[in-house]
Amino acid sequence: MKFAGSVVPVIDLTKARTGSEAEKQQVADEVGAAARSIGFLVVSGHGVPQPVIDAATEASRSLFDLPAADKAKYRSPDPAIYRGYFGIETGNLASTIGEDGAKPDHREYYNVGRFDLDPADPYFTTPTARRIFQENIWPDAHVPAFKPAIIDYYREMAGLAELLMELCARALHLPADWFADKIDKHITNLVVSNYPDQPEELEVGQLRAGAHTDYGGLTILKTEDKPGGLEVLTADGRWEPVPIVPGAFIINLGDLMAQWTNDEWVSTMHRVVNPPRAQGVGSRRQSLVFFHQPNYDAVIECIPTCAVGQAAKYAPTTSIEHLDMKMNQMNDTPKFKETQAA
Ligand SMILES: O=C(O)CCC(=O)C(=O)O
Ligand SMILES: [Fe+2]
Repeated sequence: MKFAGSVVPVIDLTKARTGSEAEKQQVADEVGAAARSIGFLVVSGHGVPQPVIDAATEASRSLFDLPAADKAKYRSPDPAIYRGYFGIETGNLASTIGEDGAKPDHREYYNVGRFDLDPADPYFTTPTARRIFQENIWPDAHVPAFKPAIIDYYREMAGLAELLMELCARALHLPADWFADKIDKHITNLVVSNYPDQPEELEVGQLRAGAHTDYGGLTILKTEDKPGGLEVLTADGRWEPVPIVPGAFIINLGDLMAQWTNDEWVSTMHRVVNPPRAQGVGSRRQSLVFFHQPNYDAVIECIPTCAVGQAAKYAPTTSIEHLDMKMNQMNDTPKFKETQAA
């Protein structure tokens, strides 16, 4: 199904969860077609309970409603620790695609990583693991509902990501569990973002979120229909809005999926634009973004069923190597350095 004239299809996952093998393959083929053409899809019938989505949305809103001085209490104590609150303009997404002179993003966000590690598993105690799996920072003193709501939401997203990765495997004519051992110890960040009202015009060239591709396997996004929203860059160079379907999630592929498939699938450029000037007030918009990122040591190299008879376009990398490179570019802003030094 297409959403009235949109380049992004809406795909019902009900049969992928409960159907026969043939029905699962049918849904997988729809996912594959979207992955190949635009790298974005909207999924309904995903099985995530609406109360879990609502609770995470409301707790996040309460968090961003706090006075700036309270939010600052939940900043990370160390620039190398990607946890907790990051203020307006601390990130610069456009610089992750090498755009020189790009302006920092007009948004604030809060990052949560995994919380359910098995201390008996040596994977979680290597030096790399210790760097990645930092303790989360929870705003319990101000928004006690945040931690339980976000943990529930994170768990639901991890389950949905597994289903989507299984569909990706089927779409690529691989065994359904082909990705399983590459994502079973994933290093996903859940980033809750708030794009405030814009009573004043921003600087020329500054956006809510600059153009970029996502860094991981795939992203699951829950956002709101507000003036100034998400746009994707089509293959012929047009920026198109992504439809907001109530209760559905937006999925987009990240760089690792493009590298795995030798660019048969696209990690599509996208951005969040500013509201039209007359609608700057009342345009506040909030997103919950689950950046599904494979196990840190997952090797990302061309999948055997892709690029048959062609040379591989990318040198092999690992999940963490690619993520580290992008995060360093993202945080290369004066405000990031200033607040982290404070
Ligand atoms: O808020 C959105 O709609 C998308 C944000 C985004 O692309 C990102 O955080 O990577
Ligand atoms: Fe993104």
